[in-house]
Amino acid sequence: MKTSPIIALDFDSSQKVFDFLSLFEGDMNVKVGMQLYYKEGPAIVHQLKEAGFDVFLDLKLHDIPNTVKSAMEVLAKLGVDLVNVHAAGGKSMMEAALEGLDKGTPAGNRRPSIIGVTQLTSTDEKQMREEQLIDTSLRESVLHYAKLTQASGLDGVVCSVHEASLISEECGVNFLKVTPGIRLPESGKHDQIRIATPEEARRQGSTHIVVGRAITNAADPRAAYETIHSKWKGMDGE
Ligand SMILES: O=C(O)c1cc(=O)[nH]c(=O)n1[C@@H]1O[C@H](COP(=O)(O)O)[C@@H](O)[C@H]1O
Repeated sequence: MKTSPIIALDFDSSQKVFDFLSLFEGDMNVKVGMQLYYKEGPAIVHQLKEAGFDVFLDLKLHDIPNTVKSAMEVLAKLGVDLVNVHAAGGKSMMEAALEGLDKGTPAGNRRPSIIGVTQLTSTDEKQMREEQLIDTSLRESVLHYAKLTQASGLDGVVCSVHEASLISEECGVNFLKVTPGIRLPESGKHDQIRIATPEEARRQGSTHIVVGRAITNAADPRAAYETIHSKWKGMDGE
């Protein structure tokens, strides 16, 4: 995917998606999540790809290896650019996901990139310790999942900005660090906990940022996108 911000299209119909996208010019990165995909199905992915967008299909698969492998084989045929699974599904599940993607990618096409979700950005350490019974720091848990994801052969992880530099140190700068929970100082936190600004994401070495409500709920979504994009691009104008 391009390095521009990935806009989370958390809408309940393709009509709303295309009304929203008509405010923009250009072929941005977009994310199709559960709500939109369950409502509109593969058609929404085909429409976005035909319109020139790079598509992150965020379905966060987490099931037994054979089920995930078969599902990934189907998703690879959609021609998406990026997919994800929960790293908590384990190494054999992630290896199976990769196998399914390889099998399903049409000859001559590039396999979609695949990343593992570490700890959701809506989780804090207290919750993790009490609800998941993980007896370590949140950063250690995220790093553990990042290493497991890398050992399974995947291309990177979903994490918060706050763990991105640690993951770069341990897994390398080229290992993808896709970071949601991006907020401008004036945007609300909503249900997110581990939030950060686009500038901080840049400084901490995120490779991609995912932004939903700070753009989709803004009075002027295009202005919000441009502000976030320019802060994310930083001083080197990449
Ligand atoms: O995999 C994701 O994209 C994801 C992982 C995560 O840990 N946290 C997270 O917020 N997301 C997604 O990123 C988007 C963030 O949306 P906003 O909070 O509105 O910016 C949502 O579509 C979430 O489903």
